[in-house]
Amino acid sequence: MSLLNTINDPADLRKLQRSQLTPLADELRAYLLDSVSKTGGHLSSNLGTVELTIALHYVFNTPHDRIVWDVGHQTYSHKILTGRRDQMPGLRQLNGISGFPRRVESEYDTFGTAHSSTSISAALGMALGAKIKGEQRHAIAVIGDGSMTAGMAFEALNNAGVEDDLPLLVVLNDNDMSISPPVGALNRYLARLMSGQFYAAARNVGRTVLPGPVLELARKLEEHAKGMVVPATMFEEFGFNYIGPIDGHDLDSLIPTLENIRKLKGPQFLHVVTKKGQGYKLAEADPILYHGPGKFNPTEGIKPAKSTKVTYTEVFGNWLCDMAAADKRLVGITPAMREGSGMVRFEQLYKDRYFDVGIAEQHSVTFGAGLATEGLKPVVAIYSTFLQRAYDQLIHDVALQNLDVTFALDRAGLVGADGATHAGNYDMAYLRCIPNMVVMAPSDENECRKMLSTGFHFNGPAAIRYPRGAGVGAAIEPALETLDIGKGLVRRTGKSIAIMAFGSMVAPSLGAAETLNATVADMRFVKPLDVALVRQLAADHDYLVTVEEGCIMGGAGSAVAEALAEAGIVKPILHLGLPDKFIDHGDPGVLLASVGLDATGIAKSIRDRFGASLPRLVVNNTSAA
Ligand SMILES: Cc1ncc(C[n+]2csc(CCOP(=O)(O)OP(=O)(O)O)c2C)c(N)n1
Ligand SMILES: CC(=O)[C@@H](O)[C@H](O)COP(=O)(O)O
Ligand SMILES: [Mg+2]
Repeated sequence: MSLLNTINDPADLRKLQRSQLTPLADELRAYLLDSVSKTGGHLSSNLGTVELTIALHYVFNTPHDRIVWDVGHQTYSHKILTGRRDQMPGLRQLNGISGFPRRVESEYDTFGTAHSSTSISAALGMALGAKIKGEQRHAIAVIGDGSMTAGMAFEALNNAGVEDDLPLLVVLNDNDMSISPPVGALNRYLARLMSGQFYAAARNVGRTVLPGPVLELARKLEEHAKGMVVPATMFEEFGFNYIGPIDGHDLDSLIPTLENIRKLKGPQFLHVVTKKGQGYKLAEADPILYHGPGKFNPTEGIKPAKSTKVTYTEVFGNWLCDMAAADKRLVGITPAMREGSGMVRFEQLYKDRYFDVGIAEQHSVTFGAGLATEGLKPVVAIYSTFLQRAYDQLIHDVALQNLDVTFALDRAGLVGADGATHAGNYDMAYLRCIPNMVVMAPSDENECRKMLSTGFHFNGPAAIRYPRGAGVGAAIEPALETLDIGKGLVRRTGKSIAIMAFGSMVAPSLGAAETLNATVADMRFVKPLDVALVRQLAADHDYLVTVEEGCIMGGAGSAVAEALAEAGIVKPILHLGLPDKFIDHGDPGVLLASVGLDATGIAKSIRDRFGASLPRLVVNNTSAA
């Protein structure tokens, strides 16, 4: 009989006997593998947190007690146990449930996450909120070892550690992995804690918290350690009661430990050790490959994709290696996104010039600034959405000092399955208002390579923003050529309507222009804008259109409008781009079409705005004439 079928919410789970939980975990794990193999998703992390999820919902009275999942990419078991099992086939797909916790999705999703390292702050806020309201509840932050490296996690520990009577629990899920192997001193420290694990247990709360067999071992070690000075853990120095490490796959350790912790007062820190990919041999062997796969056959495992088109990420990765060979001053920086940013080969070839700084976006930018002051030429490879984290560093540390840092912004625009949290919709707006910045958006792979070289050779801060996935299939010239800064290019000459397109919107604009006989300019530079080209197009056309895969408000189209206003030019102008709302997960092509950013949608918007007043302008348009 299926145990999983009997669980509609955690109240059902709490009715099970302890002895039923291990078979439940096995069933849940098998279900996860089957389900994620059909939808794609964050497999490795989810396989690693099956027991922890069961134990937390079993011991704590959720949703009254609050669990905040850091990143939230490991919440599939949580979703399944909190009534969303039937919705798993729609995971990360249009109109389906999100791959991350969302408050609108369930009362058990106490806090929306996806960008890492927010959980301790949020849980602390919840715990203090409950205290202020006079409510008795626990707040629990579950955070991975990778996410623990971010400054924000430490800011929260620093704040929480002095709240002596607060029922706050931080669970550190230590699987010794970020997406790629973890980096830095914290990782070394956690490894040290692991090796001296029972000293910590003996020294601290062994008597009160640890269950029988673990306690027995702890006692023996305590005996052995008598007379030795055992240092407090870093987490104790922060004011937490440190417990662990314990085996995060062993329900017989997890459940009694959590039950004991529930009775304790003050900030608690439980260190659990898990394995990423647990229970699925292929993922255990290669947790990076199975971190966030697409659909695959679980029996055969993931097969190499047969793509003919190069991705922008690959264009960047190849350029980085080529430019590093040409210029010894190049150094590459990633905040924990080696694979996603295309830096695997660079690391292999240029180990000494490769820096994975961990999940530390703010630091990555200022670290780049520091390197630049010494005459090095840092390239910070960072997803558009994650650069949001480092906005002040970008302004205060890089741009204000006009330092020579190149930003390779991957995942610009809509990203698909990860949805609104990961969409890079704002970079054009938030970068173009910063003095000294050069901001570029390539329309194809070859232009991307040239822009990377242009940004690299520009003696100041420059950003190149390119989308997730494959380009348009353009041939890539191997040379490391640069472009003229601030110069756009007319790609098609038509009549009356001029479309000024940015980056990924050039291709669909060219498609739209065919039906409208419009002129299309590949503007190339969001900043400095090709003002001369804007003026020329305004002089030669009756109607102006701007198109960008970024927020309309304050974006590249706004730059065009400002340039026109500056020149005193008044012309009908239509701004197309991403609307003032968050766009959920789904197939990127479908999402773009849903906001009118495919060729058909662009043409339709132009007809809707200008076609009725001047139908003679619209050729090949059967509907509007
Ligand atoms: C601010 C931020 N930077 C980068 C990422 C991308 N990212 C998602 S999961 C992950 C690794 C997290 O490691 P850990 O917290 O240990 O969880 P695990 O994947 O090991 O379960 C990274 C770098 C992110 N989600 N948020
Ligand atoms: C959870 C997270 O932030 C990453 O794992 C992200 O999902 C990766 O996205 P890409 O697949 O675009 O690299
Ligand atoms: Mg981890």
